[in-house]
Amino acid sequence: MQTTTRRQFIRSAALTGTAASVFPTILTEANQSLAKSADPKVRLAFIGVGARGRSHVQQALYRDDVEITAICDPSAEAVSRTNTLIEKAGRKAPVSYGNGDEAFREMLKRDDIDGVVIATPWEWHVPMAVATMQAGKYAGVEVSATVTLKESWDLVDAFEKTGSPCMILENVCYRRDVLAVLNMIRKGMFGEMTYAHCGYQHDLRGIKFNDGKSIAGVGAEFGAKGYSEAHWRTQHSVDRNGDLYPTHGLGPVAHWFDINRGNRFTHLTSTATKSRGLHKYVVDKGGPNHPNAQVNFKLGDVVTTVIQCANGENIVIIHDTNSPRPYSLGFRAQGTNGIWMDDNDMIYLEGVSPSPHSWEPFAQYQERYDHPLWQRHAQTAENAGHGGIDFFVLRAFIESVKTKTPPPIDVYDAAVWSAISPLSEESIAKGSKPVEIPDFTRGKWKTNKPIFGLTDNF
Ligand SMILES: NC(=O)c1ccc[n+]([C@@H]2O[C@H](COP(=O)([O-])OP(=O)(O)OC[C@H]3O[C@@H](n4cnc5c(N)ncnc54)[C@H](O)[C@@H]3O)[C@@H](O)[C@H]2O)c1
Repeated sequence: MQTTTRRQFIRSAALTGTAASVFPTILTEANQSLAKSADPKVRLAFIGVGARGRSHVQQALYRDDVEITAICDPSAEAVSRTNTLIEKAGRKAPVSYGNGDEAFREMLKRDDIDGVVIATPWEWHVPMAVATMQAGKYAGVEVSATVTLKESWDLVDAFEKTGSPCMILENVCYRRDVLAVLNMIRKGMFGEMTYAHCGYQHDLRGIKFNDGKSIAGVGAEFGAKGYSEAHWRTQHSVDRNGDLYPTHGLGPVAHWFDINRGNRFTHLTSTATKSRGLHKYVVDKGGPNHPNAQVNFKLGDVVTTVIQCANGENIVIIHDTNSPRPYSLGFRAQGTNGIWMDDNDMIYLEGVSPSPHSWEPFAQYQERYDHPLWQRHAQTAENAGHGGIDFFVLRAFIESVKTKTPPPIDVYDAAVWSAISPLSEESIAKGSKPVEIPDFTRGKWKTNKPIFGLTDNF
């Protein structure tokens, strides 16, 4: 009886506070400098205007405060499709750069660019982000930001030398449910956090292979004969065995656990299954005599990584892109008081949920703890990709460029989240041995305070 009364009380308290009272409005440096900002227009350039780059361009075109001054891509088709978008929006044509892979360096000499959105193949991210920072401009770099450990250090060093910020454009950090969970974690509703599960569980076979003309799920080509990501991404599955795409899962979890801001990743272990899915797909699509049926794909079908954090939490990340399966990032947040799971969207909070040992739907918590960003901008975000999160991530980058303030997801996040890829490769190569995760903040994690999701703008 006593338990029931307590449960009812806590449940009613948990479900009656408004989200506005949950999130105090923190008057940020960003807000203050926005007030001072003389020129409200942000001048953006884009390096890489393939599938992802064009979706960022489209988002930018919805905003009156953005001018697209230059674009750079060696693909004439990509440039032409981007210019069509810009023309349709009634905007001035940007200057195009496309003369080879290094044309971005010429573009970066322009003095009418404040920020640069980089959406190129992974191996180009760091050279482009470093050159952008060296040119004194804000860099917004797609995921994953880096491929090697050295590249993660290069990114951090470039920022520390130039003072030009670099934001990893991790859109999943803005997913509505993971932001509501972040809100609940910060209110202590899960108790002390102990564990998270996440991953990139996405059947990419139809992206890794195509017929060289479109991403319509037809064909077994990749590399020189592949279109869009099949042109470059698939080669990583040939050459590497590790978690090749950790940041969609890890970004939100890093915010839940205050990584780089009071906590940090210390070490990891990784294990990979055998590699079967990509070979089978090539044979199914192209027959056993297709030349790609001879390719030896190094990437295991499912790669499992376990990260240990300084404050004692564990994070399991799954990379699962080679098998038939419905999409799921497989989030799970767990603490001493309860647990939320993305799959089936269920929650259980001890003393709050109506029945012990029983799940309840997350929907009413989602509504109650909806993040103020979503409350304010849900309608505007409606037309943006990936359920609206693409709107928020680009907005955060633009607001940070506009207000000349640090982005909410910074170069240290970019460095350590992305470094999980090479470190997982190292662990697998050593028979799943533990591998140290460097402290890219060089000790600043001990005093840095959380900023993500705590300001009006970001
Ligand atoms: N956050 C997300 O949800 C999300 C979704 C899709 C892709 N991405 C990321 O976006 C990036 C791009 O992916 P995509 O799907 O657009 O691939 P894509 O192959 O469709 O486009 C890449 C573009 O980069 C161009 N490019 C290649 N080398 C270049 C160079 N040296 N200079 C300028 N341009 C160059 C290519 O010509 C192409 O147009 C990748 O990092 C990918 O992981 C993120």
